[in-house]
This record gives sequence, C-alpha cells and structure tokens, in this order.
Amino acid sequence: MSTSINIGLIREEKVPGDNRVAFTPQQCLWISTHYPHIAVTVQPSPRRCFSDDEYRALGITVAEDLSHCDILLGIKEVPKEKLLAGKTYLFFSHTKKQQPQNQLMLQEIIKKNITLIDYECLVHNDGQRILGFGFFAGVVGAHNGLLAYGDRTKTFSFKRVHECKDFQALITTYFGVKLPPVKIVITGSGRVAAGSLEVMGLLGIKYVTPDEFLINNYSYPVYTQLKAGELYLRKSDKTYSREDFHNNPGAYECKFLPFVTAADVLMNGIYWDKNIEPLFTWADLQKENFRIQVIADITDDQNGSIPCNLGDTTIEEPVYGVHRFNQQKTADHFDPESVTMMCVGNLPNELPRDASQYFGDQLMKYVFDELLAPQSDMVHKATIVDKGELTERYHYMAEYAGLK
Ligand SMILES: NC(=O)c1ccc[n+]([C@@H]2O[C@H](COP(=O)([O-])OP(=O)(O)OC[C@H]3O[C@@H](n4cnc5c(N)ncnc54)[C@H](O)[C@@H]3O)[C@@H](O)[C@H]2O)c1
Repeated sequence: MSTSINIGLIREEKVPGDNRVAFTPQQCLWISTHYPHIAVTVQPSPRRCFSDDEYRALGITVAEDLSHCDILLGIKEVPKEKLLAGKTYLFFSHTKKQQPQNQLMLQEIIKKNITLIDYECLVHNDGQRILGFGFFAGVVGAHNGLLAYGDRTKTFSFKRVHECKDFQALITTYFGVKLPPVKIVITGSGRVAAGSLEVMGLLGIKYVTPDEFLINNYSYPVYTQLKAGELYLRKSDKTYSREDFHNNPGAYECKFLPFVTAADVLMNGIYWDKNIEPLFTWADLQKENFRIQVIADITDDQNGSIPCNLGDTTIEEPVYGVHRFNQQKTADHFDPESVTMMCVGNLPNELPRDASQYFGDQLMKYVFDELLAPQSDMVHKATIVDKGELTERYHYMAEYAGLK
C-alpha cells in the first residue's frame, strides 16, 4: 500500500521550552510497521528528550519541512507564526477556558483554516480524560518533596530526577536509601496520586490507614492517602457523593485539619477549583501544633488548595520557604519557622522520556484509530476548530475567537 497519510511531530517552540514529544522513536517505528500507509516525519529539535539521531537510527525521517503532512502532533501551544495553514493540529492549546495568553493563537488558527483537536478535550465515554502527564508529575513531585525533607532535616539526600536518564535510572538511586521515620500524607486519587504512591512503594514506605496515621507515631517511615471521599463531607448531612461533590463543591467542608498536626510531609495531588475549600488556612499554619515541614504541592494552584502556595517554582529552583507567621517567602528555604514549598508547574519535564512514552502509549491505544477514522465522536468532541470554523460545542468562545 502506498503512503496515504503523513504525520508530523513538530518541534516544541513555546518559551520556556518543553522537552516532551507525542511519540518516541520506538513508537514511530511501531506505527510504520503496523500502519504501512502512514509515514511519520520528525522536525529536528535540539531540546527534545529523544535526539534526532535516536529517530534516524530507527529509520524515521527527520526533516525541517512538514508541509507535506496532514496531521501535526505537538505537546504545548504553538507560536502563531509557526502555524501551518490548512493542517490538522493536536496539542494542549489551553484555550477552552479562554485563557488570554492563547487568544491570538486561536484567532490565527481560525484565520489559517486549521483544524485544532485539543488533547485535554479527548475523554472516555464516562468523561475521564484520556491523555495526561499526571502519573509522572506524581512520581517527580513525591521525589522532590522527599528530597526537600531530606535536605531540610539533614537526614538523607536524594539525587535530582532530571540528572537521571529515565525512571529506571531513578529507581536504581533508591537502593539502600534509609529514610527516617517520616510521616507522609498524600491527597487525591487520580494519576498524580498514583505516581506518588508508586514512589512510596519503591522506597518501601509502609501504608497505614488515615485513622492509624492520626493516632500513632512510628519508628519507620509511613504514608496515608486521603481520597476526596475522606477529605470532603457535605456540610448538611456529613455524607459524600462523588457526583454531588463534583457538581456542588461549595456544599462540602474539608476534613484535612487534623492531619496538619500528624504529618511531616504533605504531597498534594487533589483536583481543585475555587469553590472547593482549601486543605487548611493561614490561621492554621500559625498554630503551635502545625507539624508539616514540607509541602509538595503537585496540584499547584497559587492560593489554591494550599494557601501558602505563593506561585510556581522551577525545575532549577524547585523549592522556597514560606514564613508561617508573616506569610512571606523566607531567605532560607529551610527556616525553622517556615514551611518548605515545592511548587514546580512542569514536573513531567524532569522525566520526559518516560512521560513521553506513557503519553504516546495512551495516544496509540485510545485515540490513534479514532483519529484516522472518517468519523469519530471522541475526536469530534475534542475538535475546537474545524477547518477554520469554531465547532458547535465551543461556540461559547466566539468572542474570544474574534468572531463577534
Ligand atoms: N505540577 C505539575 O507538573 C502537574 C502535572 C500534572 C497535573 N497536575 C495537576 O494535578 C492535579 C491532579 O491531576 P491528575 O492528573 O491526578 O488528575 P486526574 O484527572 O487523573 O484525577 C483527578 C481526580 O479528581 C477528580 N475530579 C475530576 N473532576 C472533578 C471535579 N469537577 N471536582 C472534584 N474532583 C474532580 C477525579 O475523579 C480524579 O479522581 C490537577 O490539578 C492537575 O492540573 C500538576
């Protein structure tokens, strides 16, 4: 069969740069073996976590010009001057909440008769998102939280994740590590929480129930996990219903407070929006029995579920201290009157090879055939712009898109 569909993997050009990619070299090879009518071309990139040579070594074409491609896959937003007219793009556009910083990009997409399919809007029948990087955010966030705790208490030290080639290499650094009897509380039950639990398992940290965690002290490291049903109860009748909580989060109160007196480290991986009560308040931080020393805020909303999240940190400078009484950042991240905050907003970039492979696997498993099919409800629902026209589901964005 002759090649009839050309797919391009674009170079990430957003600043600051991203090192992830939609398909690894092995996955590109797999596509060309299993779909002989599809050809993949990779745009060269000095920053991508798989080098151009790793693609070339498997016989994948690396070329600057993608004008022959029908479908272009990226990760982050595409600078508007780089958008190729008439193409079908898939990437995280961050436009569906009408984010101001991406308005001009969306207008250009419309002007250039582009089709935009947003990864974030690809969902299973039950509404769960198909694609995301949460698992590796959870892994890196948990590691960084423990690293900060080790540095703060001078009890152990960890290597930085991005200094390891991949997850496998990170795991080898855990052999022989002896942690002090730290108590860790993990919130959430999604992909982020799953990644953090993986690190607990790899380090042999023992699970205890939330009740045991509150009552007991241990001579070895332990963790507990609080899912939404254990964290939030309806104010009126002290019950929890997932659907009701998602629809009426304001009717629920947060039950986290006792854990601030029992945990040394908090790894926060819950879903949060502004109508959901935060885990604790500034006033709670000032109480004498506030025990938490390090917060890995993987959810990472400024002034969100964690009031002392004063903004993002970077992979280069992953932590800052926040003074519990004056609410300001401290000169020393580990000031005894401070809580050490880890608020990196792009955690998966520390493990980009694994994060990319996981992403490509999900894309292959659940989306690829739908994308190639003449009609797909899943893809249709995630299509924000179809050949330059805002689709019906996204008409609410007309003004933002410059159409009104
Ligand atoms: N810091 C980073 O680098 C980074 C990376 C990835 C994700 N995150 C953030 O971490 C958080 C968790 O991500 P995740 O990948 O685990 O998400 P997920 O989609 O895997 O899980 C989210 C959980 O929240 C629940 N949920 C979904 N909609 C909800 C609603 N409307 N109200 C209440 N609960 C709801 C889901 O049932 C699920 O259990 C998100 O806020 C995400 O933005 C941060």
